[in-house]
Amino acid sequence: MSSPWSAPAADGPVHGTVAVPGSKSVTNRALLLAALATDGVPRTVAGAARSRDTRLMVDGLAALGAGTAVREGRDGTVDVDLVPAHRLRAGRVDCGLAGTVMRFLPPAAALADGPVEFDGDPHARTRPMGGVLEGLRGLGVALEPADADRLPFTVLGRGGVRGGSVTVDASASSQFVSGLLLSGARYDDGVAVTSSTTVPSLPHVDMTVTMLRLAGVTVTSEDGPGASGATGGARWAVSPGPVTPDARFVVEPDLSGAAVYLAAAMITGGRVTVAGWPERRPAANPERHTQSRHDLPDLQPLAAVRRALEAFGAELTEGPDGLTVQGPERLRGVDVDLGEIGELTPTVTALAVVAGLAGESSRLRGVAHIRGHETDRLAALVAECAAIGAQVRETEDGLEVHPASGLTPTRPWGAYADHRMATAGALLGLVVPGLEIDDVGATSKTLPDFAADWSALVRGTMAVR
Ligand SMILES: O=C(O)C1=C[C@@H](OP(=O)(O)O)[C@@H](O)[C@H](O)C1
Ligand SMILES: C=C(OP(=O)(O)O)C(=O)O
Repeated sequence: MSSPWSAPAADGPVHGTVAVPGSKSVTNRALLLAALATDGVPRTVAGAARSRDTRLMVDGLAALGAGTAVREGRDGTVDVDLVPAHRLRAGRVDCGLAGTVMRFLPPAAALADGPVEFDGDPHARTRPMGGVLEGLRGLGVALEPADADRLPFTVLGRGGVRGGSVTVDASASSQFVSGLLLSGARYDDGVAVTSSTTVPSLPHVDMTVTMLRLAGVTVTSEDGPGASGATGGARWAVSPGPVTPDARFVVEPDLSGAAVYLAAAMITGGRVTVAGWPERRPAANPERHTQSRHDLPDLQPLAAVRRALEAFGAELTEGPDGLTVQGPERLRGVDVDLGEIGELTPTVTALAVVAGLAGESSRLRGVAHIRGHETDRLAALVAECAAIGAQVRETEDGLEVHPASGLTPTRPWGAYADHRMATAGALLGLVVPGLEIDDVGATSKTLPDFAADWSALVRGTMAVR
């Protein structure tokens, strides 16, 4: 843990342009698909975040037999060169605290020639894994212990997977579905996954489907009986066949990281632009794929993020300079369902707490599952907000934020090893002078340069790299 970090307070509206590293979700899917490519041709994933979650995925893929080399890229990002693993090998994977590693690599490890051991950080051992492990057992994969439902466990690879149809409870994480789909084209019969329950973060499953299609894989999806497949019964099927992602895949900036910088403008009535949006979206070669990139939906859930931020009164625009937000004079209270974008809850809570200073109440719904994120985020947000005098109450599926007359730090804001708790503390530090974050180093999970970039933006000395 790093020593406490003094979050800079804003002495006026925050204005500036920032460069945000590549999306960890897009990066880690692109890395895995490159490693699973069936033609043996090397690939490059460019613009990846130089972050802990990227590193853990690269190291995990190397442990499974992929060739990997990491080079400095543009704007503080890295470019990763990968040589696909034709045969995956036995080994050991450290998942750290990365959901994408602990949920995406066991289905790949099932293809290995021998046992692959998985473990991670102490808190990773409490994160839900049931859906993905249940799914693997249903596809004929043996695990040790046989009834494993948490880290640590071993996947007993046998050089191939039969595959087929499984029904999983993915109420705790959309990553259970994504993980099973991502390796499915390499299973003998492919894979079909039906969800028995509501799946949170559905745009992340859409991201999986889109990226598989960009890699030449045939995927079908059917909504469940409820609206937009959000209730149980949704089904995704991946056909067995070649995996052939483009030779060079360029990762777009991380939208959830970007949202923190946009929120700085919203809290202070300023204006912030996230550069490189959307120009750095992946360019597919339309001749190789049945659909061109431009016929496919956004990889990241911009529409849902836009709705959440605009509910506070902000104005978002996309232009040649990037993604820009103009903060309102005063934040409105909101009543928002964050089920599609649960990872934004700490950021949205910070915004709601600031709206509370202007007498506004807010309700954040649809995020019961974030109790299983890097930490129990609902409990952590309630505890840390209480310590500065904010009125935040936990509900069954989210938070209520009530008006508060003033905020004062009584102790350092706790990050709980969670990047998004740390950035939520930095946001509140804009209006709570003297607020310290106990472990700003937690931001290295996705935003390795956060402390320096944030200070430069708030102090008005930010230069786009
Ligand atoms: O697939 C992914 O890349 C992610 C899916 C979501 O997970 P949950 O469905 O567990 O919320 C999201 O919150 C996480 O940050 C990244
Ligand atoms: C939930 C998150 O991450 P993970 O991929 O580890 O689940 C997150 O980044 O907010």
